[in-house]
Amino acid sequence: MGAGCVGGYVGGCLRAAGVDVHFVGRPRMLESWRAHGLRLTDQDGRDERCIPADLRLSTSVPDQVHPALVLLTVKCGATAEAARALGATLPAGTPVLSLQNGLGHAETGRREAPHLRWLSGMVPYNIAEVGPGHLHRGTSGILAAQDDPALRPWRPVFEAARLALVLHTDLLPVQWGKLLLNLNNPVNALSGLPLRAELMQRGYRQVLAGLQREALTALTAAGIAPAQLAAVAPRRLPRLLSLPDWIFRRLASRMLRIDPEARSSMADDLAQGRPTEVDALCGEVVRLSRQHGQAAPLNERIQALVEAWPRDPRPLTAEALRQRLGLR
Ligand SMILES: NC(=O)C1=CN([C@@H]2O[C@H](COP(=O)(O)OP(=O)(O)OC[C@H]3O[C@@H](n4cnc5c(N)ncnc54)[C@H](OP(=O)(O)O)[C@@H]3O)[C@@H](O)[C@H]2O)C=CC1
Ligand SMILES: CC(C)(CO)C(=O)C(=O)O
Repeated sequence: MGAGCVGGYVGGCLRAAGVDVHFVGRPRMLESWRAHGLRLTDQDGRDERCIPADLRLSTSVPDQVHPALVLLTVKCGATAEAARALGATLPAGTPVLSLQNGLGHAETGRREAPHLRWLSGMVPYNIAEVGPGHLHRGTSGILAAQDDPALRPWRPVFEAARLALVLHTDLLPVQWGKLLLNLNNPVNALSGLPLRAELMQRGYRQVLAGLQREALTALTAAGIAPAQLAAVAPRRLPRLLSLPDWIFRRLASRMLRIDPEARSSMADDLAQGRPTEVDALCGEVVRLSRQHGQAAPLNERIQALVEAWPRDPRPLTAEALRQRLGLR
């Protein structure tokens, strides 16, 4: 549900492994896949294709299909609408696994369609459409989801599609661990640069470190220990990011194993004037901070900057971004 980068990649890998997958998405995307099929590649040599005749593509939730599992892969702002569309069509108890960034999507879904079984998941890697119907995974990591009897039978199916899936008793620390990394999304989007080029510049990394410090302070106050998803423990990330470029490059080689063209999922949204997910990322830090009587001014300011960003402006250099955020 939400046939885009994540939905097309995860759904496409499952389809290529023989799973019966229905993609629900917008006409623009589906027409391209109908013409070109799907090509799925990754950093580790995957190169698979689904020919157009192999793809079931719909612009609305098909009412004759009773899926054993739904993957929810719309952007955060579209969750409620997608949940209502699923709720209007699917039988009670259908498991819906959110593979979105941010927190609270399962709760939103439950509010809109309480008869479905809402579950939370996490996609650690970057997926981009690098050509018509060509979806590429440009970083690495392992899919995660909350442990639930509805998901256990799917683990071997995902494994067979070379999509390792780990189930966690408590996914919240994993979601926060991911959110800490996603605080780079607005920085990346405002930089106008691919992820790797942006992370090679200390000025941008210092902004990210500042955003993460605020989040870590709020997490400590909330008693949440974020899971480690990068090469170093979450609490050591800001210091690592703040190091001079030459040391960072040496120490963070694993973190920098990013395809040169990969960009954050927010980059296109910002560039094309679409709503971004900044409220689901920085806004979440601001809300957690406030709940614990603290402030998160950098997260507030970058959220305001992204939300007021005009279409097609010049990207910000690291120095300009630091200035706009009041960092000297
Ligand atoms: N791309 C990435 O590298 C990663 C993304 N994520 C997260 O995964 C989620 C999905 O991201 P991504 O795949 O990049 O997003 P995309 O924008 O590529 O895909 C989402 C698609 O869903 C469509 N859509 C929205 N509402 C509906 C609806 N009601 N019915 C059918 N289709 C709908 C959108 O169309 P339209 O735009 O017209 O609304 C869009 O084509 C986000 O939360 C993102 O943060 C997580 C990890 C990595
Ligand atoms: C994988 C990562 C952290 C960066 O690309 C991401 O989640 C995104 O782009 O939204």
